[in-house]
Amino acid sequence: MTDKIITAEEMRHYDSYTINTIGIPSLVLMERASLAVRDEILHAFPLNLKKVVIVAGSGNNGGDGLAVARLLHIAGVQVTILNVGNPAHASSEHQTQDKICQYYGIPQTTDLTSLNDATLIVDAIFGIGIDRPIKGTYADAIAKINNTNAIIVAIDMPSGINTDTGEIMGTAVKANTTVTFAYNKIGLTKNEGVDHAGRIVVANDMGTYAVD
Ligand SMILES: NC(=O)C1=CN([C@@H]2O[C@H](COP(=O)(O)OP(=O)(O)OC[C@H]3O[C@@H](n4cnc5c(N)ncnc54)[C@H](O)[C@@H]3O)[C@@H](O)[C@H]2O)[C@@H](O)CC1
Ligand SMILES: [K+]
Repeated sequence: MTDKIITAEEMRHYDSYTINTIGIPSLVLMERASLAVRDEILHAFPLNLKKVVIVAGSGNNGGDGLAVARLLHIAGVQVTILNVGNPAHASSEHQTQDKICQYYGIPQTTDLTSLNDATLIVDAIFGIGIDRPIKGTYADAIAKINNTNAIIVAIDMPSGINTDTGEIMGTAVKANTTVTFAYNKIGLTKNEGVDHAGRIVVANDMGTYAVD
């Protein structure tokens, strides 16, 4: 257990070293991350699983979301994936997770009305990769997420919160719980990041190597 709190750049450096130098495949880290999110959802919110909607961007945060969708589906939970990202920009891990979800027959949509009767929403739009203000469909999705009565669980960061400063980048998801990976992030502990993160769970058994 560690109280270390890090930046997006440090996390990217640790992930890159773990994947490229040590050789733990990126998809293995993604599976570990997603298992931690699944466990938190099943243990903390067992009464809110009637309709779970995973809101996925097209990067690796969205890839985590798709893996969580699959893990919850296997656990018998009714899950819908709401894709808000640009498929043309999907990361390779995202594409792999998407193919798996299609084989499992998990419903996917781009229709924001799928959020209407959600009981629990998983925010997998942006994680530590956010680098500019949120606009357009992403902003519409976040407004709708924040206007539901559903429990909101954010993956790694509440989408829209700057990982290093905790400031809102245009707009941001206001989560009940944030499951963040390897180490806590500075942006979850400062400014608007504090109340947008809600309860912070640090999944610290990822195997990520903290290289200097
Ligand atoms: N193998 C890895 O590197 C791991 C990554 N993980 C997950 O991957 C996340 C990071 O993934 P990515 O680096 O793909 O980044 P994100 O998934 O956070 O963001 C995806 C992409 O969105 C674009 N973007 C940024 N701000 C935007 C905006 N305002 N509007 C539109 N597009 C915008 C950027 O090009 C960014 O790369 C982590 O937060 C974590 O959830 C975990 O699966 C653990 C392992
Ligand atoms: K997120």
